[in-house]
Amino acid sequence: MAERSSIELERLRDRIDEVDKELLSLLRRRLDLVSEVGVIKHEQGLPIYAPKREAAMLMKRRDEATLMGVPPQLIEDLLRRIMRESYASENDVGFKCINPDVGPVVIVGGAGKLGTLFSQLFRLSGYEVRILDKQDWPNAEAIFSGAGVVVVSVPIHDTTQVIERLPTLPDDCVLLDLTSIKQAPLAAMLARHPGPVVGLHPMFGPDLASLAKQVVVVCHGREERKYAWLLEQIRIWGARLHEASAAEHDQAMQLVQAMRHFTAFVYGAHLRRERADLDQLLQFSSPIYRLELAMVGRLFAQDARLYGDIIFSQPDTLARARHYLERYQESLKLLERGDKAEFEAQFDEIAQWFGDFAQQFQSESGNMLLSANDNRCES
Ligand SMILES: O=C(O)C(=O)C[C@]1(C(=O)O)C=C[C@@H](O)C=C1
Repeated sequence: MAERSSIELERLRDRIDEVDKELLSLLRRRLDLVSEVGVIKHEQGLPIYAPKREAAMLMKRRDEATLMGVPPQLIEDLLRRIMRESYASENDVGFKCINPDVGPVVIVGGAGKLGTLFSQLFRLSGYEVRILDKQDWPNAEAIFSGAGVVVVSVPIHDTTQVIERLPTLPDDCVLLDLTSIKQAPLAAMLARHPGPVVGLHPMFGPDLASLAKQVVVVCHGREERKYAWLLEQIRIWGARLHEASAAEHDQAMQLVQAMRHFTAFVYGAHLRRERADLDQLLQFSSPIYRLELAMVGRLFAQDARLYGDIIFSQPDTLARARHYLERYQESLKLLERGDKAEFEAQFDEIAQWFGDFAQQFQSESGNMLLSANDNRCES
């Protein structure tokens, strides 16, 4: 009996292998079709990311899946993952050049990670790109001559100084920066260059295969119509533009970036002080705890100076961190008093304040947790 079942099992596994191989050929066919789409998009200057097409396609596939007895979320998950490859493959084809007559694009700090990503995107779109890194200042005049765009992509603490050091640029040259704070760099650029100026903050790290679905914050400076083409170019790269004033941006960033990174820093410091055995914690961890450890731990895989800059360059971060400490201390008092009833009452109030977002976050994180679990494997 045992022998019969193991033979049966092997046969079934062989058939599963066949189905998986068919999936592979289907994926190959789909990737080829997507490459052809990429060529047309390149010619016509269409954005890589087509949200309406994606939404319509996913809805149809979900309905079809339901009729076929396939869980609709399964096909949606698969297609979303597959489309991530589409973005990367359409990137490789290159992009339509929206402003072929503009002069060279000079990237100050172009040898850094973000500078490299942007220089690739400009080159893939047919622009002449010149890089100016620390050692190139003696040749600055030649490098900036005739520049159509100057992109400042240097560490936050150097940004203002570098902007002040720029030579006189051609009148119509677009000056922009990619720093994660916006007020000070924007003011410095407006003071340095009388022509078109815009502040951008790409809300992503530099290790991306594509800008599809990523957000770029745009803080307008001066003469928007002269850099409208550039914003269109960034849309073609797949990014979503979010306009905000520099002050609005910096305020939001205190909560989104500075406080989050600072909190992660403190949590990391606490784990270290408690001599937490990370290996053991991972053995015990549920997907959510693993994800939390990953979000904290990934901070320490990166550059201390970058995060130091983000946290220390915003004067209000100190006040925000103090407020956070007050909340922590208030909550600690509940613990000291053993006041579980008050904890629950406050919990309900906070839940009410989150409103529908609480549900939305629960379902979004549910998907993330499931995929965190999928990626787990026995070591
Ligand atoms: O249909 C398109 O426009 C594509 O680029 C193809 C595709 C896909 O892989 O199906 C990829 C990216 C778009 O956001 C939408 C769909």
